[in-house]
Amino acid sequence: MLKGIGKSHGKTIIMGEHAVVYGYPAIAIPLVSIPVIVRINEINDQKESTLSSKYYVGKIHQLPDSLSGVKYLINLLDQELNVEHVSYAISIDSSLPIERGLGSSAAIGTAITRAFFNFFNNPLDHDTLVNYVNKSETVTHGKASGLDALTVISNAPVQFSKKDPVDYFTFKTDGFLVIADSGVKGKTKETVSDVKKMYDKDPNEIGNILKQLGQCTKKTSLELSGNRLKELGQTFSEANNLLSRLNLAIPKTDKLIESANNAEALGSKITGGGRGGCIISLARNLTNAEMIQKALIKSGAEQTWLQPLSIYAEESDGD
Ligand SMILES: C[C@@](O)(CCO)CC(=O)[O-]
Repeated sequence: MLKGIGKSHGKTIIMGEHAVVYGYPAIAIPLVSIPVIVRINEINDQKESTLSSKYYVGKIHQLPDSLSGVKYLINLLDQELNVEHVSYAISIDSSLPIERGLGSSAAIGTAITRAFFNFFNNPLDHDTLVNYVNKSETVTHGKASGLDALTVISNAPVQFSKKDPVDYFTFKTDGFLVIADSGVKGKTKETVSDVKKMYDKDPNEIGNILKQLGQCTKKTSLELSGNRLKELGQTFSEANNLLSRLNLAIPKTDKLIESANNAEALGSKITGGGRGGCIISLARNLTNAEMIQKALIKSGAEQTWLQPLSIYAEESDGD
């Protein structure tokens, strides 16, 4: 009986979301502490292939529209790899909340692709993997920049722009990120499309905001390399103001940001698609991070995570 396994993890965009869609740079870090594991087991070939996950249990051909990217990806991988038409049961084990800007769809796509190649005993190179994940991301989110796919595949922070080669870079800082889930689903497809509408209506004003977000990424890169956390916190706040001007804030994320900043965060911002989803706060050290975490929970965060900024020291692109 064939068996396959594939793993991945979440991501958080530190700087440059939305601007990255317009060619500006963005920086994202992998959330290796929030894993996604996909297992595939061969089943009796008289039976239809199935999928079980937190959000759906049943036949693959009946997967709901909310999982259209997953359905598309499984069908594509099946067509290309399953020459002997074996039946299988796929199980998805993920601690990542969906539609919260933490890369859940890209992480699930990555783990599924890896599990299929493992199941059929085929080698999988990095570019092929990225290609599959981006195809399923396009079905889920519309035209994506590709940043999410690259970060959930990587073990190192990623600096990405459509124009330049991907930069997997490392830095040494004492800082921590506190990530808080607002509990409100963010719809990346919708927010990306709304920003586009705003841009088409007023290319000067919106183009200028996107440009400033790109400049925030450049500053972030230097501040991370120089361990200049106080300045980095200010850049977080500056980016949050710019993202709010793109209509990506909601009262709940504003409330979380305010309570984190009152608990001595160096700065806080929306992360990912926005209008719901998660916020990130920059903390000086672990003690400060724990203080911020408590304040966020008190203000109604559905879930929180702590992440040292420099955990991925020497590793690079891990496929
Ligand atoms: C909003 C966005 O910049 C990040 C979504 O996680 C969209 C993208 O990069 O495709």
